[in-house]
Amino acid sequence: MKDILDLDRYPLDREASPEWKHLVDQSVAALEADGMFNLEGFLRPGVAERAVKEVRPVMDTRSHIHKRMHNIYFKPDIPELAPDHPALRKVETVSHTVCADQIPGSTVLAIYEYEPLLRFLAAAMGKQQLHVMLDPLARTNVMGYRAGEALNWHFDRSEFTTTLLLQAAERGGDLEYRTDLRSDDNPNYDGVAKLLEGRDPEAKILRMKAGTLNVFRGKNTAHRVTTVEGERERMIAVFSYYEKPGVMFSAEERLGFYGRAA
Ligand SMILES: O=C(O)CCC(=O)C(=O)O
Ligand SMILES: [Fe+2]
Repeated sequence: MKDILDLDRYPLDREASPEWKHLVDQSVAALEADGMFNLEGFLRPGVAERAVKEVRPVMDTRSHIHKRMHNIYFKPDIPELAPDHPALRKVETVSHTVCADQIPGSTVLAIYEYEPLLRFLAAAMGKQQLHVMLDPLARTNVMGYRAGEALNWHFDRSEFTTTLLLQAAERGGDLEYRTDLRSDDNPNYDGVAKLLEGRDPEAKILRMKAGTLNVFRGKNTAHRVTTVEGERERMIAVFSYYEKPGVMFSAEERLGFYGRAA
């Protein structure tokens, strides 16, 4: 793994050493302050390109095209809101998904399963332990966004999301986010409406470099990936970790996300 990850800069393999603890402390502080942390240069030079090369043939020929209109909640309705409430305004998402079962033996999956990464993420998130997902399709997805494509405004269903950017778009394809737009006690529907109408001055844009690991708390922080422009596809690996071992999607969930159950 030392040829894949920059373990000199990010000493995941030296658990409980002072350097390791320092990295955990920094990550915890960034999560506290910004709701995210970024490990830029997590991949050694050339590794992102190699990972893209491995995924490219599948992405080009067998990825699942996901295209749909949705609201920021990914829900058909919100009982306390009238159907025409501006917080329920629909937005369009278009992307290409490669599932874990399509890239066996890949660099991306080796990183996903790297035990010291799981232990570091657990420490940064304040969890006893994290586990990889058992679901053969969902455990890791590589998402592709081509010119005109975007992941639109949403709140995540999971507490946090771990991504690894493999290839950045020429322009666009940036993570735009509005920190703590809602809280567990306050849905702030008017604030949501304002954001969707493009009238929230607190929305920020993060331009990531290929090879960056991003850990993001997106449950109450609204976010989107802006529309990609230019010839280069944005490619990003999305890693799913859970506190419980053995997590699987239902067949319906797999059908909904990937167009196939197995
Ligand atoms: O692609 C990204 O940078 C963000 C992904 C994301 O928001 C998600 O998977 O929920
Ligand atoms: Fe998200």
